[in-house]
Amino acid sequence: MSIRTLDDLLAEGVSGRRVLVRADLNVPLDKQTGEITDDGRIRAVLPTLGALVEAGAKVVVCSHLGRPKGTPDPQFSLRPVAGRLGELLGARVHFAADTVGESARSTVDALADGEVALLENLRFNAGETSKDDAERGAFADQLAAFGDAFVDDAFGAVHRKHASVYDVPARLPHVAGRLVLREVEVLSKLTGDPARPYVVVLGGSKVSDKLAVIEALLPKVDRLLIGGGMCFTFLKAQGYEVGSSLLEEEMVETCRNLQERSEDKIMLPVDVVVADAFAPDAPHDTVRVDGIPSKRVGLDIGPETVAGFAAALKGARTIFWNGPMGVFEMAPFAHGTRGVAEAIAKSDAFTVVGGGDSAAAVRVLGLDESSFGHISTGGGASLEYLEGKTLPGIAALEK
Ligand SMILES: Nc1ncnc2c1ncn2[C@@H]1O[C@H](COP(=O)(O)OP(=O)(O)O)[C@@H](O)[C@H]1O
Ligand SMILES: O=C(OP(=O)(O)O)[C@H](O)COP(=O)(O)O
Repeated sequence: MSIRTLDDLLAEGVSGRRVLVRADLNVPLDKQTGEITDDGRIRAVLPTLGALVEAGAKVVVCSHLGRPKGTPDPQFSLRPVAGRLGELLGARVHFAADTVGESARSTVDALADGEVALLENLRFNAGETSKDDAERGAFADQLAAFGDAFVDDAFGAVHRKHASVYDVPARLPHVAGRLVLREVEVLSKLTGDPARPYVVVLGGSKVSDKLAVIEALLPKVDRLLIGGGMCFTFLKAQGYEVGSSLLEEEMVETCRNLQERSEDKIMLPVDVVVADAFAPDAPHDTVRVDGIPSKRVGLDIGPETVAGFAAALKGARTIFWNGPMGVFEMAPFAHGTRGVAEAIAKSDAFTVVGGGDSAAAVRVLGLDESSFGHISTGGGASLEYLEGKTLPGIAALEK
């Protein structure tokens, strides 16, 4: 990578300069209480933020949280993240109640050297994710006005061609932060010639995002194990009924084609846990995949599937895992994720876990983080990196 780094910026001196930092503070929140259930992504950006604070910069942090639709939505406010970031940094974090409006302007203007501001959710603005270059550019102009230099440390979002990721670096002197550099350094070990067998485990809920990646990854891997919300579109393509489970109807044909061309590399669940509702106390049972009742929803892979996946993982020498195997946030549906995570942790392979929720699952389920080779903050980002694609956020830093 011919990219300037945070150390280059620090060497120039940042004292008294405003440094705009794009972070990925998209942390999981408890649906009932709104509390942060895992702060791993906040911790991951501390080395960069700490270094800038230490060097006396005026640090302006921006991030997205969840997928609001381009307009303010209180359930996706970054305010709780500001509090947690302040605790972890050991300094007050000034929170701006908007992203580029009056509150943001006055918060940034009032920053003293070595102080930190966090702007409200970038995705409260339609310009952030717009496909229209001019609309994205106009929003990027407003954001860039808050910095004399830009640091991208949002590894989890480098695969997004969004204003704060792709267009801001074109407007400011820019460098990669410590997290982005570390992630790229570790993941690059999987793009060259990974030790074989190379097994990829995919799950989670961002089905259509990840189907595109499967196509590109299939020729590179020896085995692809599919669980989580992901598996039902594949099961449907195999002719099974999936009840009210997560399903991307328009991708069924794509899944059928993928499976036909996969040379038996794709391994699907043979049993799943189905519930009466998407709720922790819903009555539930384990059924074979050919017996999913029409009114029930699949929320986890079953024990026989876990055993099959564990057997496939046993001899692997490289493993990449993204996406929980079930709705692990609810205890009755966490067994599949735990079982697969334990099998990965036990293996002798070089193991990488990627994704906000997958990394959170490792910690929330109390697994030993040190039994994994690398825990990446990016799921979609690391998958697309493994595809060998040039990611928009990295390409923008290279320019
Ligand atoms: N069978 C399922 N049905 C619905 N959601 C699921 C299912 N299995 C897993 N999930 C959900 O997927 C979410 C994580 O998906 P995703 O964002 O793709 O993973 P990551 O953040 O690790 O990249 C979790 O919140 C989990 O509850
Ligand atoms: O959570 C994220 O990605 P991940 O679930 O693939 O790890 C990133 O914050 C990117 O979020 P997005 O997929 O809504 O663009």
